[in-house]
Amino acid sequence: MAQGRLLRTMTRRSTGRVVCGDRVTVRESFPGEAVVERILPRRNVLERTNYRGQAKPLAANLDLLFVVIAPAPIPDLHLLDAYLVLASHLAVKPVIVLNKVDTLTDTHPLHADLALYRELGYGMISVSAKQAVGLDAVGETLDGGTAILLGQSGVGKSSLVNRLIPDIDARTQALSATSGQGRHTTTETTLYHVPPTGALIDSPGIRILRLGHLPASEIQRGFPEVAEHAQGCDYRDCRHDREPACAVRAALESGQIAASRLVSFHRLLAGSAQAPGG
Ligand SMILES: Nc1nc2c(ncn2[C@@H]2O[C@H](COP(=O)(O)OP(=O)(O)OP(=O)(O)O)[C@@H](O)[C@H]2O)c(=O)[nH]1
Ligand SMILES: [Zn+2]
Repeated sequence: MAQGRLLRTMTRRSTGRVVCGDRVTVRESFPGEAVVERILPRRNVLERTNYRGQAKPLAANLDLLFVVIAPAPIPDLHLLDAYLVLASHLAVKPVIVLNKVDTLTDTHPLHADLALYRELGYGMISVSAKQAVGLDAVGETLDGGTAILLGQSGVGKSSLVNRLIPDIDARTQALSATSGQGRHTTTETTLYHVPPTGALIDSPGIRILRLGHLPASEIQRGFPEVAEHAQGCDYRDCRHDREPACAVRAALESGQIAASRLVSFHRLLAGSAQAPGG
């Protein structure tokens, strides 16, 4: 797309699998048709673990992770924590996009939850795809970069895409990279261009996250408040469970770490292989 043209491409098996966000070099064989010669080195790659535990690339060269939440469906904060761990692992900045603010009442429990994440330093944008509120802020945050939309089913990811890419042509010209060989698949990842240089990736394939392939040290890095207090634990590989002289549990008891976050941490740790120090 360097020249702003859309080409139908073929990729040799030996070239590897091209995913959304990849930069490639191509050789045009016929007008409008090209062969992918090379996938350029990826700055980062988001992988999905399949049911066999194998990591498969899904999207590459991301600048931002937009984690979409909403008052309804009931927010799954454990999933939010998992997405934040993923962002930390990829070294990609996460931004929490609170959608459906048109339905957010003053007394909604989500206010307290969001205060916690704000305190932890995560960026937040309030939007309503329905009422077209806050869309400029999303565009400004994207700032010409590439973001992937993550979030539970029903939080309004597709609605946001439709609002941010109102040009029907841009939507129908979206670049799709299938996760399998075939074109007709339900786990299709789609990259939408956001003029002039931005891009939004929507991927049904990563709405369910398995972080089992991450070492415990990576999971801990994704909980900055746990990582910070862990420096004071007696054991370098402390799991902050029943170990003596655990500074993380002390921080929990003194209210410096939220119980919900430590529960999330332990749940993610239970699915991973190594200890934090390892
Ligand atoms: N009130 C309100 N409803 C919204 C808003 N954005 C989306 N919705 C509604 O929420 C429902 C789900 O929206 P979708 O865009 O399909 O959600 P999604 O996240 O793409 O869902 P999946 O494709 O299942 O992952 C639809 O009924 C939308 O009309 C909003 O800002 N306010
Ligand atoms: Zn500890």
